Amino acid sequence: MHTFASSISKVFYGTLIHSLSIKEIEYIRQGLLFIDDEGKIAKLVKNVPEDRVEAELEGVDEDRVVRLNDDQFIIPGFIDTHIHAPQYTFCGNGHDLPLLEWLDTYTFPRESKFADKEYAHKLYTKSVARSLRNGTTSACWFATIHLDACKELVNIIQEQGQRAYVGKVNMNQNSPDFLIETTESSVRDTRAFIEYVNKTNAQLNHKPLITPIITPRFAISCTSDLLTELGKLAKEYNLPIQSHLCENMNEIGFTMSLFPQSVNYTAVYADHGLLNDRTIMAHCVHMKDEELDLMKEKNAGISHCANSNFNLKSGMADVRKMINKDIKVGLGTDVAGGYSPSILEALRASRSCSVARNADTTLLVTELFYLATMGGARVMELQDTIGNFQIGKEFDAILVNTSADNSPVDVFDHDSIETKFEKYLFVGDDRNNEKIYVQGKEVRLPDSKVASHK
Ligand SMILES: O=c1[nH]c(=O)c2nc[nH]c2[nH]1
Repeated sequence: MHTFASSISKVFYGTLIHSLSIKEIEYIRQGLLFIDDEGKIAKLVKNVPEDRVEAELEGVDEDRVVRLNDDQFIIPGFIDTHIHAPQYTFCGNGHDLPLLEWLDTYTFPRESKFADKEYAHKLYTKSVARSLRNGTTSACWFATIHLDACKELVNIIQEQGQRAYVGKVNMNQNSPDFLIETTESSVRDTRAFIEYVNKTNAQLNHKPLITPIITPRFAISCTSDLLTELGKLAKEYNLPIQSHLCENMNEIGFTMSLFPQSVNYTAVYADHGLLNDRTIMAHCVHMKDEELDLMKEKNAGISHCANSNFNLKSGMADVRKMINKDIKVGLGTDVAGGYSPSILEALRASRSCSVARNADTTLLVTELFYLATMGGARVMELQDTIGNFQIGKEFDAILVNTSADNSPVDVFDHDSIETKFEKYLFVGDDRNNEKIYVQGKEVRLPDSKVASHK
């Protein structure tokens, strides 16, 4: 007989913390969270005393119940709205140069190695595992121009169980000979990549977690013809779009010299059918007011990548202004412009960035946590699927333990759940991420030795 209890795959009992809005974090104490066999949140009961738990469980097997202790809590998984999978290979290096020189000197030579599928398999296994281990349950990945390596990345993400947008990068101008395509091959391979992901998804016995995303690297590396074709592909397949925007002053100047018909850099994408409610633009550091207004008008999202913006000396984005204009904003690690694949580090850099910009309008913990979870979900247009623990959403989450082995966080008797949570945000790391769930399933990370590559 199909009963409520028989449809439940897991129940968590303990503290749950999530964002209700950008202004409010909800701390649910003694919560009972029921996950169904499709990985969705079926029921949430708050303030259940110990002696009521049995009655509330309604016959769910005890082996499906996870009971948290006072140092543990569950939060929604982090959403990394901008990360480059091949660049993890030089994460932590190369911060001496600004963007355009950094691309030529470090990034393009390393990305060219992904022409080799075997190399891609080994390296991508490591990139994805590191991202997941840091609690990123959803990521917007840039791959490279290479079709076979892009397919490998999809296979690895599928195997490891992350939710993801994956983009085959497009580059047909202003790129080195060893990392460039023609317009025709770029469009052909992008179409082949989309078809590959769609075919892979059709074979699954669960709701797919991976979506192809149209990924012109940035306007500098794509001709107007190619941008137009990519806009058409996004429309034909109804796909999200990601790129870079207004990261660095030299980049902006070069872009405007290439696209003089457009009124500004943001308009370059709009003029090619690439700016809509499924677009994610990384950086947006040097935006004119009219560009922010265009983002708002099109309901496009911004990936704020403060760590990268500090490292590459790009500048400091005005996130307060974006929030005031009600533009969708999430956080991006932007590995390897950013030196860390952890959204916790992105959150900390975002706070520092806001303090350095204007000490009177700094981002608050409530806002930072929202950006790392619900904000990211909105940027990906997945706000009805993930981002918090609303009934009916899919359960993507981190079980945090502030007293885990080797925890960088120290808790004391005076700590409340609120202070433990805040310590995790500012002091914690992946050692505190005891378990990670995507679509209700615990993610099993591969042995890092297996994934390593010399
Ligand atoms: O931070 C960045 N990383 C990149 O790889 C890139 N490509 C274009 N613009 C970029 N910015």
